[in-house]
Amino acid sequence: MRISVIGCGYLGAVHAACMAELGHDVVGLDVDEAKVRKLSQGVAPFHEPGLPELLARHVASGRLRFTTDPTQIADAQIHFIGVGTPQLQGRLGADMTYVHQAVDTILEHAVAPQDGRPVLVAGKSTVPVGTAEGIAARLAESGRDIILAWNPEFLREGYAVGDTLTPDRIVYGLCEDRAVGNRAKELLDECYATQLAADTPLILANYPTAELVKVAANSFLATKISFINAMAELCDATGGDVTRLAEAIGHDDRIGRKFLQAGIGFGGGCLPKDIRAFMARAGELGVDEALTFLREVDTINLRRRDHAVNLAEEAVGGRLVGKKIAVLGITFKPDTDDLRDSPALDIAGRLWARGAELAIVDPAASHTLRERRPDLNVPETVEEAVTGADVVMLLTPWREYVRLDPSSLISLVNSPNVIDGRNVLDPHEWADAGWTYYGMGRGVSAW
Ligand SMILES: NC(=O)C1=CN([C@@H]2O[C@H](COP(=O)(O)OP(=O)(O)OC[C@H]3O[C@@H](n4cnc5c(N)ncnc54)[C@H](O)[C@@H]3O)[C@@H](O)[C@H]2O)C=CC1
Ligand SMILES: O=C(O)[C@H]1O[C@H](OP(=O)(O)OP(=O)(O)OC[C@H]2O[C@@H](n3ccc(=O)[nH]c3=O)[C@H](O)[C@@H]2O)[C@H](O)[C@@H](O)[C@@H]1O
Repeated sequence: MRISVIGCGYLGAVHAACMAELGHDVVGLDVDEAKVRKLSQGVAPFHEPGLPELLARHVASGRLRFTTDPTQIADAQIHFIGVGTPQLQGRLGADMTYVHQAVDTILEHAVAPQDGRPVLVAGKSTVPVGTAEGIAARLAESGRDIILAWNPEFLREGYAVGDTLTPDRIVYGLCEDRAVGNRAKELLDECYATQLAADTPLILANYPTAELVKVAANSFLATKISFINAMAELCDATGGDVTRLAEAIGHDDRIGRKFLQAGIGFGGGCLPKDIRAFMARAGELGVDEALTFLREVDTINLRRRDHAVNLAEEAVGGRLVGKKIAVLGITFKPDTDDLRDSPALDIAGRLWARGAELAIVDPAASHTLRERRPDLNVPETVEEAVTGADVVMLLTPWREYVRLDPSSLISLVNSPNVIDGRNVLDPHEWADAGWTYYGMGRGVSAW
């Protein structure tokens, strides 16, 4: 099939490359010239495992193209919308400007195929419920045979290629008019034929349900993380160990082991802004009370960042002015270079604002950080970062940091204090090597 993907960021570039991998002819459109230049050379503009290989293969074969020229999308049978929906400045809601611009672009450039089938617009961006209805109305007003489906995306950064090629479910949000909905379904079925042949669960729903599925899933994940972080607060107050608690409750299948990692909380370009946009939309719909719990989820989450800063002060016995802190990991999670709403970056910023001298290392984001903040000390190695440190803070659980040897690092630091912001180090191993270990809801206990 001929496919266009509008918006080639973390979602769109991966979607475009994976659609080419499935055998489709794909053109990716973006307004960012630098990004398109890289993608056109078959080079990934951000860190995502598996993406460079797909880009190189399919750009070389000619099945995958990237452009800033909207006329190039004209003959696509499906136009996927993958542009950003960031949080509005100073408000909870989502900025929908880019989605509406993408629809304008499609209306201006899409050309109906000769085979009697419609042009399909498939929304993938995460949007406030009600958006699809509005876009469908705009498409209908155009008087052309352009129809809409909402096809939310559930990929995780760091696993984006696998999540796209073998998703755990596919959701089609379809028009209530069954004839229109069936025409959209037929095109999407052809697009996802490989996944459907592999028995990937397919959920058919109307537009609002499909939009809600996406924000409900992210809200549930955020709630799970804040729940375990609330338990971490209780553990801190009582001498409990939240990692044991999570393990024990997680054995109950109804609860499950995943997403119960307590620490400095969730960040990234999606969970925080999605729960806030969901609350804002509920307010507009007059049902804000249904989501007041998400306010608490957000508050608990942000409190983790305060807690990490307080722990650093506790470790140095007072003020942070002039204290050297080694920050290991600055991205919002491992296996990505994404710094959007990164808890680690936020915590580092607060430590810096309190006068600490920082040395920050990250396997994927050092380069970006040096570009953005040339005043910061961003050494190449962990050894350089921890040399002379009063506190070592592990804020992003990159594999290489989880495996660090406490015995060999201790000789480099000024004071052996380690704050394990993700509860991934072995407290006994670090304590035995001579460190004072600070976990998140995890005192060093005999058990
Ligand atoms: N990043 C992720 O893991 C996932 C993101 N999503 C959702 O997907 C959407 C995109 O997210 P990301 O890819 O992370 O954002 P991003 O910021 O990395 O990418 C958005 C891209 O859209 C481009 N763009 C903006 N306006 C445009 C226009 N008028 N025409 C063409 N391109 C335009 C930007 O230049 C940028 O490259 C958001 O709604 C997000 O919530 C959903 C699931 C996963
Ligand atoms: O809508 C989106 O963009 C995506 O948002 C999340 O994916 P992602 O943001 O890539 O990252 P997650 O793996 O969900 O992690 C989010 C944050 O929660 C934190 N986290 C995760 C799990 C956990 O147990 N504890 C915890 O603090 C991570 O460190 C990270 O900061 C969802 O997991 C995806 O399904 C969704 O498609």
